[in-house]
Amino acid sequence: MLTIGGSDSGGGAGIQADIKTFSVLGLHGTSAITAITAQNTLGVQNVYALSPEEVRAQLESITEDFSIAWAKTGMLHSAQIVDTVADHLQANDIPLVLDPVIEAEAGGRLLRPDAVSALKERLIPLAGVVTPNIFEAEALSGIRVRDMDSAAHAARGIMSLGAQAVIVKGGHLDCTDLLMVRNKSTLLPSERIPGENHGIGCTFSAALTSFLALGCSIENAALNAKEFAKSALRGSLRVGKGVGPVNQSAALRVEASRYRVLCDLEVAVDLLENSHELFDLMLKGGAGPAMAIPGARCPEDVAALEGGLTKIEERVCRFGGFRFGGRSDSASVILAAMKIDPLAKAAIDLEPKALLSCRELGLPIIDRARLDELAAIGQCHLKGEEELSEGEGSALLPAAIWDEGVLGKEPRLYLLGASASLLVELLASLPASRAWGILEDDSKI
Ligand SMILES: Cc1ncc(COP(=O)(O)O)c(N)n1
Repeated sequence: MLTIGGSDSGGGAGIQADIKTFSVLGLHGTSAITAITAQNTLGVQNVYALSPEEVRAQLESITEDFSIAWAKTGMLHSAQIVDTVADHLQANDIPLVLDPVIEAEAGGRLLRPDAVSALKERLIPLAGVVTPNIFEAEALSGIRVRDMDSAAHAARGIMSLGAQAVIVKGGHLDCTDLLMVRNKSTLLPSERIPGENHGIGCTFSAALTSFLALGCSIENAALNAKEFAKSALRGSLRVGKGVGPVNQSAALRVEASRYRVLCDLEVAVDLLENSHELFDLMLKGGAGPAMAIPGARCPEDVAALEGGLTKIEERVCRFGGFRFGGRSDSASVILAAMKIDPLAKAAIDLEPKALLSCRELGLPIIDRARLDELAAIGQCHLKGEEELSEGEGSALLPAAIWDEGVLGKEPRLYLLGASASLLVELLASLPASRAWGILEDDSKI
């Protein structure tokens, strides 16, 4: 992979964002720097352009040694650099994603006004895909972009300059992107993701370039790049005093946390299967422990046993393997609890008799319906992943959720915990005398 663009001293955008993206997606990134920006999360303080010769020398060193699958351009600074880059890409027949960077999100001009026409005349005709935001689409097409109709109009204008495809990014509208290939336009809608967004445009175009290099169609590359950019936005880090940079490695961290969840569940179920003391507390035909990744938002982020736990003779036995995305009740309890307290990532369903022991331990017991009410008004996940898994104490844990059941679903108690294995430890600490006893007086509930 090759990125041709500016260096961002703050490490959020430009070639720094591009190389991090290539690397997370398993590709080797090379770079030809066009300008050095003195930049941070507050804005661009200064720009020091390299000469066209210095840019050409980097490009020649790269193509002499590496076979470049795809290139992308970002900040090109001047008409002379645009010409140098166009000459080199054309001579070496390198497919191109052109991110027509004109201004930094936090303010600061990155392309000289006279270089816009060089971009249109020299580089757009070489581009496989051009990825303007609405302001860049306006500058390239001369069409005001305020909605999807005008975005399509502008995209057609950019296509008429010779680009094979255009993606007008709708982050400054309702987050719907417009993809135009030949004469066909496709809308790629998205929810708005809260997060700091310095470097999102660079990250999107670098991911798009990567997915094209990996062999995706333009439609799939665009969809995958959008998901990648969204996860980088969700995982953005609060560093610096201004607009924090997006976090390209967030996608990897999410995948790694899925593995950690499976390992923790394995430990927990193993303990349950081998513990005769806990047998009485386990619900007959219950779901067993379930656990979510940090920042979980949907059932696909929660893992549990496919067939739950069953009692056979004097033993608890698992049924099936662990799976993310089961729609167990435990998963919905966890997702609701995490809206109140992001640390409440695990739950296990127990026999109603566990209620007395929980009371004796002094655990707060929340009614299931109340949990859902609290979740509806609860705190949202606005923090980065790092803060979710570490940091301040828990707002909810340890706690139990009482579910009185409905016809066909027996009453049960959910114990909530930070992890499945910690839950089993908590279970083992419940006062045994009460836990083992039969709950005689229902009115105590
Ligand atoms: C060197 C360089 N290249 C590109 C951008 C655009 O990124 P953003 O729009 O997120 O500021 C930037 N700020 N700096």
